[in-house]
Amino acid sequence: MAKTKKKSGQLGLRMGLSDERIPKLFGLLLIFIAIYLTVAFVSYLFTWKIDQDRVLRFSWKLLSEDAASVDNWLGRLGAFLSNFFIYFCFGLPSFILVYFIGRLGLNRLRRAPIRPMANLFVKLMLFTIGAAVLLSFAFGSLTDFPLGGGVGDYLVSHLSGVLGGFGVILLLLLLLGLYLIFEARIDFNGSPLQIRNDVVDHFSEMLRFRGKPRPSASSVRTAPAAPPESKLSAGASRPEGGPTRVLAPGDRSDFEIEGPRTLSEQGVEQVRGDQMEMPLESVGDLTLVSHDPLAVGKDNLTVADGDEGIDTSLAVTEENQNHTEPYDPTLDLPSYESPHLQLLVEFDGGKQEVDRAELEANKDQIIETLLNYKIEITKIRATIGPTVTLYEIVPAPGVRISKIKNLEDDIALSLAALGIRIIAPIPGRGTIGIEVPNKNPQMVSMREVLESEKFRNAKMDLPLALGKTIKNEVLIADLAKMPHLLVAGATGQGKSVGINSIIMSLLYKKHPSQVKLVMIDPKKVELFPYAKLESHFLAFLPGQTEPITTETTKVIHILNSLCIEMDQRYDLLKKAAARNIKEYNEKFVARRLNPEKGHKFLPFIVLIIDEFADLIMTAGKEVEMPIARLAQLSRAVGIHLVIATQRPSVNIITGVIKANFPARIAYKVTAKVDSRTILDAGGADQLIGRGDMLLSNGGDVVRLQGAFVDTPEVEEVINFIGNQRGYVEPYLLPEYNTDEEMAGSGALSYADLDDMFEDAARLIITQQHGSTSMVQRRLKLGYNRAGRIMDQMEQLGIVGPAQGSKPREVLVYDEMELTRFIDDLRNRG
Ligand SMILES: Nc1ncnc2c1ncn2[C@@H]1O[C@H](COP(=O)(O)OP(=O)(O)OP(=O)(O)O)[C@@H](O)[C@H]1O
Repeated sequence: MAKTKKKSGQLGLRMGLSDERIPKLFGLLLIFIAIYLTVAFVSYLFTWKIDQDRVLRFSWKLLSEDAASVDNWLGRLGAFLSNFFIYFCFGLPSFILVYFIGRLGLNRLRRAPIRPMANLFVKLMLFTIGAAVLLSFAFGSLTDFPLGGGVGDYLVSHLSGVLGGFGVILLLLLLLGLYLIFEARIDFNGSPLQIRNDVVDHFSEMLRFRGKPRPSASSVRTAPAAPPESKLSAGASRPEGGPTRVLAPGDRSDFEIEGPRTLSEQGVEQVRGDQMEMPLESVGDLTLVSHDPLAVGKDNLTVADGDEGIDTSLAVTEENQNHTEPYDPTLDLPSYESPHLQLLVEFDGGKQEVDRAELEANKDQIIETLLNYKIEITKIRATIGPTVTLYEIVPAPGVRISKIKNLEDDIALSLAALGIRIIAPIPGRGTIGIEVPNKNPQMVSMREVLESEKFRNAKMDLPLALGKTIKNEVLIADLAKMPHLLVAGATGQGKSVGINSIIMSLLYKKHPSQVKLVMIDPKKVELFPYAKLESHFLAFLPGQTEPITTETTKVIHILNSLCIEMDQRYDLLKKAAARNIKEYNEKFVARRLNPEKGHKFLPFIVLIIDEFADLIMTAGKEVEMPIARLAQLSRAVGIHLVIATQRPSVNIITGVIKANFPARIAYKVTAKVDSRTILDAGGADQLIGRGDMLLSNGGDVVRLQGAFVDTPEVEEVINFIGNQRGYVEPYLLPEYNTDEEMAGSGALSYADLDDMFEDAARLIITQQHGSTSMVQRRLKLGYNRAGRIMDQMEQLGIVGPAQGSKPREVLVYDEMELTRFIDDLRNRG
């Protein structure tokens, strides 16, 4: 019993000081007072003469004097209060104060910011006094009614004594002029009619309650009202010409809210947003295309240039006549089944609600803050994203965006919430964006982005489902076009989850024959579960026991091996007269390239380095240089890099790395300088963590909520793939031996080579015929010398081992490769 009592007390009556119902109660009380005073004042207009004697005689004792009856509709209190305000204080302008009390009541009821009310109070007080003086001065002598009240009469009698009657008029005009210049900021350049309209607009705006704007005289005349949809629509920019209404805190008319989720205004209003249009032109998969589109030759690539000895007829001549069907690389592993979505957890994120009161409060705070900096705005629109809401505002004409940009830090400080980011201007829009975190952020699950139509229909080479934009649009980026990705952010902000979501996207979309992953994980803990994919999706060095590379020396091997792979792929492309991997594979699929001549279907290779800071710290240039070389050149041959670090400092993300990674993802960082290091711009320091990120691609910055995939889900997917039959032979990268290893194993140096070595090698390669007798004959060498040269070629991997009477296999395809080979040897000394 006692328990029940306590419970009902908690639910119904107990209110702490921070209880949100207190301001509402206060608001209601003020509204009641305003209504009471209005009725009392109106009654005073009719009953003042009858009541005044009694009120003046009894003064405040009137309230307790039962015998004294009054005619005021609201009794003795009504008579007393109305006499006090109208007779003793401000006369008719007392109604202005009642208006203020009513508006304050509404403000409290809606729990809007209180500060603008103080501003309004000062203005209205000045007006009340000014109007009282004006009424007393102009009409005081015409009637007994206290038009300007005691204050008006007192000031007029004193002022006219000092300034004279005409002086009082001039003083009033001066005060009005000062107000119009400093507060209303009327532009006196316009026609008298326009000035009048602006003044009318200003005052009607100031006195307006929240709600639909009253059509002002000028707006009716100058422009037909725009349909609601056109207000700040996607392409809206700053209004041109015509008087514009500046918003004040509490205005709701020009506040558009857009979002896919159900909004609730404290249980009163339910709004469901429509499917959204794209907000920022820069958002979307297609615009993530690299700003540096591949142009062979432009990238200093030595391919597809007729002058360099390409036999363009080769592809035709080599047509494989035995097959009429196109080549299908997936048939190498025909039973392979892509992972299904049920392996991932289905989060029920769609039902989360955003409180409309939260939106209104943020909006009012923004308007108020900007007004404090004398920045007026005419429209505001909220777009609710998964974790943040974007308030897109249109500044009033004449407000320079640079001013807002300069005040960015101050404004962010005034708004004071964690994670405010200001985008001034939103590129291509002329509007300003202010992103404010939602109180209840919504998780974006990996499953929902992979399930999305956009991902399922994506026809990209390497589609990455990164997350959702502020518009709740799934963002799919093509790594092949980025063409490399740098991922950075402080520890614990979502980087590892992000890397997993990148890998998951590829595993869900691609067949093992189409993409190979080279994984480097110096921390040893992040990527190790993927080792299970070694005979499906991984590529590594021959003889490597662990398919995921963790040791720095091995990393150097892998990177250099990838450089060799890149060179070999360029050679293949060149032989096939293909400009890039796509063209090459198309030719191969169309069976226009002969596998017996070394041609093969080329899978994309994605190199993933989770934490390259340690590598750069320990190996420096040895790591940085091959990464830079790959990043510069590997795009055309389908090798792409994703490198991540939690140490976004300039000695890790060096100029060389940055120059070659136009696409970057920044998770939350602790300092603005880190954000600059990653993105060349601030902003990442304002993120809120947990997968909140900025994606920058050559200048465009898009804020995303990263897709979340948990470790158990990742393991499920890995097991699903890993338990299937894989390739008999994993995808092996070319061997790479460092100088020391070569020297240690007694490898040849350039000085050891026979003087005729180069000529002999060139001959063998141009003829693609590894015969010692041919070298002997054509170069006029003795048998022993020719044999020694042949052995040297074998040692260097130019020809295969002797095969009895048959010529040796030639392992180098063309002279260019040979030149590079010999140059390398010469450089090593
Ligand atoms: N996209 C996301 N959505 C929701 N929560 C996330 C998301 N990404 C990360 N988180 C939360 O943040 C935590 C840390 O993420 P994560 O491990 O990816 O950070 P990290 O930057 O890789 O940290 P470290 O550098 O220490 O490995 C996760 O355990 C998860 O709770």
